Amino acid sequence: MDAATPPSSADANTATMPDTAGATPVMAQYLEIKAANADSLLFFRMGDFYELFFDDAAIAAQVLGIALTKRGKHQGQDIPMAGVPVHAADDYLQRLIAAGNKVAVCEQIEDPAEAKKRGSKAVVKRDVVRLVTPGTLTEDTLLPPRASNWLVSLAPDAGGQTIGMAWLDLSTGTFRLSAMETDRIEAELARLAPAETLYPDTIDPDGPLQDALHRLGGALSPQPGAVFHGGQAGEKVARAFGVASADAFGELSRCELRAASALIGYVERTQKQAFASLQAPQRERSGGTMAIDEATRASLDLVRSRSGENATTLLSAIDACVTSAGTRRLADQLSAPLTDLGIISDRHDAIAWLADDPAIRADIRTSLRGAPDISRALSRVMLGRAGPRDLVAMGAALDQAGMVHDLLGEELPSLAAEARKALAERPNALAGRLVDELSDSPPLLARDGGFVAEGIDPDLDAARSLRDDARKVIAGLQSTYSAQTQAKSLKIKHNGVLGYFIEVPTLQAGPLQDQAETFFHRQTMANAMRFSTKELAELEAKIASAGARAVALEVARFEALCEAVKDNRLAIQGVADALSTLDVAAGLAETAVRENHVRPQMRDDQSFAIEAGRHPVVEKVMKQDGKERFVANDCALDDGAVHLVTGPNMGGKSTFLRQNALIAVLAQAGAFVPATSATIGIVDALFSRVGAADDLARGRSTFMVEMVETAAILHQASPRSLVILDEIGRGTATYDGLSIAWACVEHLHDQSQCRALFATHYHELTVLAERLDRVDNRTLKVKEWEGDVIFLHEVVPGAADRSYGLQVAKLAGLPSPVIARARAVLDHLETRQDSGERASSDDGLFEGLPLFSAAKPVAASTEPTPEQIEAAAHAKLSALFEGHDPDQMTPRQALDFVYDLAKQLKDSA
Ligand SMILES: Nc1ncnc2c1ncn2[C@@H]1O[C@H](COP(=O)(O)OP(=O)(O)OP(=O)(O)O)[C@@H](O)[C@H]1O
Repeated sequence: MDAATPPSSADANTATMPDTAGATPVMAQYLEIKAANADSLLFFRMGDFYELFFDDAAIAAQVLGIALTKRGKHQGQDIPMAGVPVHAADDYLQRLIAAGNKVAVCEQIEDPAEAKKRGSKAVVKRDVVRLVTPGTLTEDTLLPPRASNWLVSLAPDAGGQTIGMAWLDLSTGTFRLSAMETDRIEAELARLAPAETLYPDTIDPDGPLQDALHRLGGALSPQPGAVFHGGQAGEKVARAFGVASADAFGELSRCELRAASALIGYVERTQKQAFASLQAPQRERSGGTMAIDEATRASLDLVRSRSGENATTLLSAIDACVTSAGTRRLADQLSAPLTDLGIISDRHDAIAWLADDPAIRADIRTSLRGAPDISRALSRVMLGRAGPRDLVAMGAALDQAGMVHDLLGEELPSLAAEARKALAERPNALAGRLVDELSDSPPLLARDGGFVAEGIDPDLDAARSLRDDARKVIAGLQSTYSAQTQAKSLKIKHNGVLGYFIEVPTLQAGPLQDQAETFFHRQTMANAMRFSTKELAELEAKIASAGARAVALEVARFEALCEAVKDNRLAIQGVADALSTLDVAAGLAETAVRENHVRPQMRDDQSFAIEAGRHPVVEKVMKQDGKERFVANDCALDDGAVHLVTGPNMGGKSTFLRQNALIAVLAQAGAFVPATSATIGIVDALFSRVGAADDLARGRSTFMVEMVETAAILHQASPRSLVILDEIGRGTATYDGLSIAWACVEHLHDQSQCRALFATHYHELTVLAERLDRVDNRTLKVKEWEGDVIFLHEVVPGAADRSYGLQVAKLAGLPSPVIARARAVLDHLETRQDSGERASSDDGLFEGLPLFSAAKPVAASTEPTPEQIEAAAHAKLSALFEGHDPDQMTPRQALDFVYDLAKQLKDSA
């Protein structure tokens, strides 16, 4: 590979491996292991380094910015090599994974001394101990602390109608399952933003699934189709979770089982051990969450923002959690607002309780602050990847859990009562052992020793004092030998090669050389000589064996503690869940009090009545910037009302639209909402199209994207949905856009019958309010003052008569001659429109202006009345839709139809 080509594991995937003929024994071993892990970069352990060779070296050098060197030759060619030190490997791993690579970590699995026994040329045994992939990370250093890291597995059924989906966060053990119609998969993937997705390599490369996968990002790991076969899937899932039958988890469909079984197999393969999930799979009911498609998510910036700026997401505006696990749970809740009134109301009850009781809220938050992330520590224990710090953290967290438990009284809302129960069941004996047996500042790795507290194990204490006494004796020997030889600068030192040795400057070495029966020579340096003695060697052996014994005893104790943790995993996971539940509830209560959020009244109908609603993100940003106050606005969309929102540019239309969508999301995610009162009938699906961008990668213009998204909304919205549409049709010629917007409003009103907000600059649309009984007009108030416009940001009944575009352009800093000229053109156009006068070629000032010329044909006849526009639009649309029944179309046909529509529009423009 050319080192200049962009690095990725896909390149490694396709790299042709050199054959092993003529390779050195180590290189032959490397090539064999690499061939078995062709799709991963191979971290090949050599002493204190992981080395990468051939193409892998070039990729690593480019991604990590490390030196690309050479090491020997293979078949007459230099072997490219790059290396990373073992102690800093995590950092390098993280960067390689973030660049979309997988890494196979290959360790020396025997002591080099053992290998030597087989002959001087014998190669140390090595094997891959773990495959590190984006979806299977467990190290805190490699993971974002405040976001889940999903590994998703997709199993489409044979007919392509349904997809089974299983998803796992290996770092916490959360495992979920669902089956859904294929056209919902995109929304689900957008919700999870998977770190890695597994799917059969047999799926149609030009099909919609492949398309969605490529667009949504995250690592893609196609697997052989056989991995998803259903034959043994049920048994595999049952075995992995230690139950007799997978039915224990509910009636799972075949494709759910296939997805789960492929996911379990992948974890086993990458982790090189049997699957060990912490939590039984939870089945998510299809329709149990508010459907939010990818475009809606992108426009609302729920937990990720389009700009990548996390400060402007809904999550960051309301998150007051004090633990990372709490923030992760809150992010998951906001990503998947619920549709079940009971669960939503349980969440609201918990917030109400904590909002009303500042003392308990403060106490819980203080107790939780800084609580270690036990879910992730527990997961590392389960995967055999924990260190002493994980156990110490777990001990501390279980201790804190006790404190939190004691804060909770008897009279509790149901979520808090469940949390209290889980905390009461914390493994107290284990917590005591972890706190008592381990020291406070342990090393990262168990093999480094020094983490078991004193007084716990007499054998360990004895081994340690033997080791330490011998060290003291050695320290004493230095003065004895110095006196004995008159060598004032004599020192006893230690290094990895010689062990303990005596060092004297060459000029003082004479007496030691004279006493050769005591001081035997070991090494001559430039200015010094090194010696040893029998006594020193004996003490060293004593230290080594006592030290090794001490470490062995510590490691055994560590392993015993890990086993005890595993035995208590369900109780510990219960504690972790309880703590994060309380953190979320207390955090949301804190936000509710601080930011004046109220409990929404949830209904099983089509209500939507918000009084004095606010946009949580815009409000927060305005507060931070010390700007004027956010103006609260009502919104009443009960029973499928459609509000047409007109008003000036910059008036606050988009903000008003979005804030109502966000209020619905917050309410159903189980949070309080920024308003003085809110009554909301459960929203089954939220559609928002606010601001579009081109999708050049898919060859779609802004207008095309807008039409595709609008088509999806018109097809899918039900009477229980909430639809937010901003300036539909603006991206094309005025009359085409107006006609489309007009027909869309009619469709929403007549067919979808959903609650909808529709912002537009086509003021002509507002006459629809007279014809359609559930359509109403709202406008954003402005004041004009000395030719300038002042935005009041107040939503009031009525329609705007103009857009104040020139005033906004002036505010934006368009050069004054341009503004002056635009004003002249506008006045001229308006005068002509008002008087019904036809533009003439002798109109010197405006002749030749494309804008004006384009307006001529329209101005040629008298301005059409709204009724005429409506009739024309209706006729045009009827002709276009003839023979196309939206209810009978597949999504593909609908898409083709929209393309066709766009082409016709373009051709006729
Ligand atoms: N309710 C409000 N209270 C205070 N300021 C607001 C309010 N709504 C909007 N704003 C401010 O006005 C700015 C413009 O708002 P917004 O983008 O919603 O206007 P718009 O009517 O959609 O404009 P355009 O038609 O040009 O797209 C916001 O960035 C915000 O700073």
